[in-house]
Amino acid sequence: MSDTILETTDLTKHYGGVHALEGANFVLKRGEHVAIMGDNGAGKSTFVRQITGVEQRTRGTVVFDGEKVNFAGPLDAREAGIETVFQTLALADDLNVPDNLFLGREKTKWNFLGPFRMLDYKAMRADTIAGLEKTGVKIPNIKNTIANMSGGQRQCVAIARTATFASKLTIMDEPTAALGVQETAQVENIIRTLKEQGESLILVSHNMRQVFDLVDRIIVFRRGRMVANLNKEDTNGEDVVAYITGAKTGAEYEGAA
Ligand SMILES: Nc1ncnc2c1ncn2[C@@H]1O[C@H](COP(=O)(O)OP(=O)(O)OP(=O)(O)O)[C@@H](O)[C@H]1O
Repeated sequence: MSDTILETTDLTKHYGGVHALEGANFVLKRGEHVAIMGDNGAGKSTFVRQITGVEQRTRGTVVFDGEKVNFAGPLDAREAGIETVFQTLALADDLNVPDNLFLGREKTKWNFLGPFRMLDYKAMRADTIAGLEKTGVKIPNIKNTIANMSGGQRQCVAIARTATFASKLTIMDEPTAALGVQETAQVENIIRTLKEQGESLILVSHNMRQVFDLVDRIIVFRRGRMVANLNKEDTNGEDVVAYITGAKTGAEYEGAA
């Protein structure tokens, strides 16, 4: 088994004349936590959308867990083992926690009365509790609907999907942007737990403190291009900001223009 979980080569997305993502060569090792930083409009979310099958890329290749992939949609990516947590939560308000976690991939069992399958609520509840425990997420009652939960609790539920489905890669696109201080701390604790458990992670974030706290490596995007690939130990906040603003050009980085 290769120690690389994800590799993109020349990953590119144009929206008509807008070159949102241009020639991204990116490698993520198993168990590695990498941050993606960059100014508004730099191409961070576009990069994530090409990997998770939300959109179809203009060109380039994506190799995930040793196989070339071209996901038709986000559910395909989830089935392959990529869990994505967005800033705006993709949870259904009127469903409870297990129903949300298993939405679109419900567990079923044979009905003992006839030759058809029915939803296996018991198994889904048990898996949900195990997933929450594994990530250290505390939800008072998993039968409550999501509508009654705080933003932080909702985000924790979304992250717990990672553990419930034993995903191979978690991608978080600004997971704490809409959260308060305490809630942010709670989500950051879960991210630390994922690191201890050897989960691979891509974290899109504008928060410098958070990035230096949580990840091993920092990638900077600027105007659709990857302009820096920095080991946390070899860099600092000032340096990263210089790449974000373009004060440093990143010409020394092979993926850069
Ligand atoms: N569907 C779309 N159609 C046209 N242009 C788009 C579309 N999505 C993104 N863009 C453009 O692509 C560029 C990159 O956008 P993207 O959302 O990836 O940036 P970002 O780095 O994630 O920014 P932010 O930090 O604000 O979320 C921007 O110029 C944006 O306007």
